[in-house]
Amino acid sequence: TMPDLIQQSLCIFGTGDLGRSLGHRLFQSGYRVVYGSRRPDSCGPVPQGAQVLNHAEAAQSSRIIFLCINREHYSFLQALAPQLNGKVLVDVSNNPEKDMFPEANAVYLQRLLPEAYVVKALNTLSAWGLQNGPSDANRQTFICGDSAEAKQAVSEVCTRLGLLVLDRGGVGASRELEDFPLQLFPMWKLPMRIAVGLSGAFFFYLLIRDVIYTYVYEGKDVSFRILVSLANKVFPIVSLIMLALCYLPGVMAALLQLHRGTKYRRFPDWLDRWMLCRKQMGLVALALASLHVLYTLIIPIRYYVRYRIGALKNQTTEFFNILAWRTDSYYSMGVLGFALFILLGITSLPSVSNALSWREFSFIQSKLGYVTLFLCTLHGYLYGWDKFLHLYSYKWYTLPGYMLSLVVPTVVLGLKLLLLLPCVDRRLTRIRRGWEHTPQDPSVQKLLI
Ligand SMILES: NC(=O)C1=CN([C@@H]2O[C@H](COP(=O)(O)OP(=O)(O)OC[C@H]3O[C@@H](n4cnc5c(N)ncnc54)[C@H](OP(=O)(O)O)[C@@H]3O)[C@@H](O)[C@H]2O)C=CC1
Ligand SMILES: [Cu+2]
Repeated sequence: TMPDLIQQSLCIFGTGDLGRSLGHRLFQSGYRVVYGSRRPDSCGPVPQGAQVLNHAEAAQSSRIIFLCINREHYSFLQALAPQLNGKVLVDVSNNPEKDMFPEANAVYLQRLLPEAYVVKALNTLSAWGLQNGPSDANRQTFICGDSAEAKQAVSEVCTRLGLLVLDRGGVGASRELEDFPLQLFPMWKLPMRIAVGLSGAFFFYLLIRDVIYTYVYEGKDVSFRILVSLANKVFPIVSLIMLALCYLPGVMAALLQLHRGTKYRRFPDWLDRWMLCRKQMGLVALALASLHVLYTLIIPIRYYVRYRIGALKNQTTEFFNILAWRTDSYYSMGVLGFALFILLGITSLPSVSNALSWREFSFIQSKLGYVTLFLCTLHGYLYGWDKFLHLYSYKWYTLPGYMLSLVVPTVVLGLKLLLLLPCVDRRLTRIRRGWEHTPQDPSVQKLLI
């Protein structure tokens, strides 16, 4: 029943942005809020019904005290030690930059007040989010601290606020928690860098081959091709390479396990990091593939293309059956590949993947993923058809872009085929179920003991 809850009061130090929003939410959740402030009589507006006292008095009102104060000012708390000993101090602070201070804020606070129970929580929320009700990113909070009982008390309050509490362990984890809000799309960094790097490299490569070469040898200015023709080469090339890069780490991990003969050993860090951003890598590749589709759809309305069609109007040309087959086959592979690619993208969205069982998810992401890669690679090969036989393909002895884009996907598909060989597959299954390992390996023995 409610009465005991209404009686429970919580204390907040600091009447700034976060202090006010937090107090507002606590009040809405049925708590009595008492603020501790340097200037209890002249502080800014606080939620109605809240009391504002000086720090020492306010501290008496509650066992839990939320410190909505910047870390730089924590030192004044030392003088309040007699009032704060034995209290649960909730550190919500963040720093504007990484590694500004030698120790984490919560660790520093615990050092200032060794007799208090420091709990790190709520720092990944924003004052704005607290005030405006929960959105997805504001629905969970990480929490850490050395006292299980203090953490429990803070967790109860957080749960009442409608937050999902994720325990991260002792106060030593606070550095990690304080770094969270400073991250900007951490998982997207590597894929975006790869996309930008590859796009830039292929753009200049194709600029030299298509535009500069034509200018040097034929004296013709075809620089207008940069905007559509060149873009419609760069995007599919980078997209196909990145799609293959989604599946390369998985294949490499399997090969590594086969080579080591055990799964009880960590992968190198770079492989771990690569595996963790596969989803983002795939979504960037999907975005580029979509651009390729759009650029292809506008081809018929381009002035240059209409001009060429008009110029050919009065010539009667022969119908080549083989050419019809060639174009239709690579278009159809492209359409099917793109459709599956979209399916992969949709099932990687959290709301969709949460509705799938692990088995369904891995079926789509792995089996259908390889089919997608296969279709898109085939699309590339069919686009080339027999062009590799013609000398004009190799301007200045350089390969056309699409040929370069086929290297990584071909390697990945080849290695995957190798892994599908029954004998290899059987051995990998045994290793992954933990039935097989090399006992003389010291790191395995350590794990088994
Ligand atoms: N704003 C946000 O969205 C979030 C903030 N945080 C963290 O919460 C803490 C507070 O942030 P925020 O509310 O935005 O900051 P504000 O600057 O708005 O408020 C800080 C409050 O601290 C008190 N204060 C200021 N100087 C001193 C001092 N020398 N000695 C004692 N108390 C002082 C003041 O309260 P008074 O005048 O009543 O004494 C002041 O209102 C920070 O550590 C921040 O990292 C964490 C997550 C989100
Ligand atoms: Cu294509």
